[in-house]
Amino acid sequence: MTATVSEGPSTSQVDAIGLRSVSYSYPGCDPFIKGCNLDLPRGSRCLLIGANGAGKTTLLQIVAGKYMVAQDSVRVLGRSPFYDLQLTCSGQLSYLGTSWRKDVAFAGYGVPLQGDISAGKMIFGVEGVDPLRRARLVEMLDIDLYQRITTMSDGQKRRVQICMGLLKPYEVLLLDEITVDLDVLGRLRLLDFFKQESEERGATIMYATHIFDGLEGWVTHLAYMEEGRIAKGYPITQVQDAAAAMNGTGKKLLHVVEDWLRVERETRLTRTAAAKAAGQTASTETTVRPQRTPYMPSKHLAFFR
Ligand SMILES: Nc1ncnc2c1ncn2[C@@H]1O[C@H](COP(=O)(O)OP(=O)(O)OP(=O)(O)O)[C@@H](O)[C@H]1O
Repeated sequence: MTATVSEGPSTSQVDAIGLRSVSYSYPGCDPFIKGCNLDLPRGSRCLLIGANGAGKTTLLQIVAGKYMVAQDSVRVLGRSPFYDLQLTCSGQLSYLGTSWRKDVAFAGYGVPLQGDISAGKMIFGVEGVDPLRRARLVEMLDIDLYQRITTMSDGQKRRVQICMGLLKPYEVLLLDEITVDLDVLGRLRLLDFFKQESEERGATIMYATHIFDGLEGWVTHLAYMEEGRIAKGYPITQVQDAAAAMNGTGKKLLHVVEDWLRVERETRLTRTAAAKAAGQTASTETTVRPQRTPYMPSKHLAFFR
């Protein structure tokens, strides 16, 4: 299913993210990501949703260039993220996930990740950063530059991780539920910042989350994943119930997605029960049970002879 069909692509007009029949198998496993299609224009803010295990993290990591897939199947700014390392090294493509050590290292910033250093030392260790942007991020995320990382709470560490990931003005940002540790105000301020970035600079955001607070009015596109596939992928205006949620005339987005998850779960349970029943019928019809030989201890054998 395709979210938006690009019209007359030229180098400058090329979509921010283009997925074409993306498939991926973890080593030694059957294909898990199957035939995913999605087009996200520049400046879009796409919510990636689905049940636990649906494949959101895997898909985001594929788009981030962490897994090898067919070269033409994933395009970010018209380039292939796995093969074109410059995309991430330049900061044009940024990925923020749950593992802060890996993400900061992956961004190639070369700042020390171990030892008892302060937030300021980490943040100011990144070279080639616009000082105004850095100051804005530190202020927006309420970071105490003098506090040592080892003394920080999970949420405070998360703020430093987010700051590091946003220092360079990305063009495409992939977020894998990074707001879980943030307090309500911190999360809303961050969402506002992302919205501003996409409206002012045309930055594109793909955000996997299970938390829907504050997303009405924020989302421009939805991608709903089901067992490794993008089952629904549209501009929000094309999803009637979701669009109503966005303009406040219908159910809240949370309840729209809750309905989808409920239907998916019921369908899966029905399918599993049917497969189980079919399996049982097949096994009773086709299995020829071997005749049992009655147990006969050897000392009694003589009695029967
Ligand atoms: N390294 C791995 N090797 C094999 N299978 C994996 C690996 N990592 C994830 N999986 C499997 O891939 C499937 C999708 O996992 P993924 O983390 O992408 O789901 P998700 O939608 O992000 O889930 P959640 O909402 O719980 O974070 C799961 O069934 C998971 O067990």
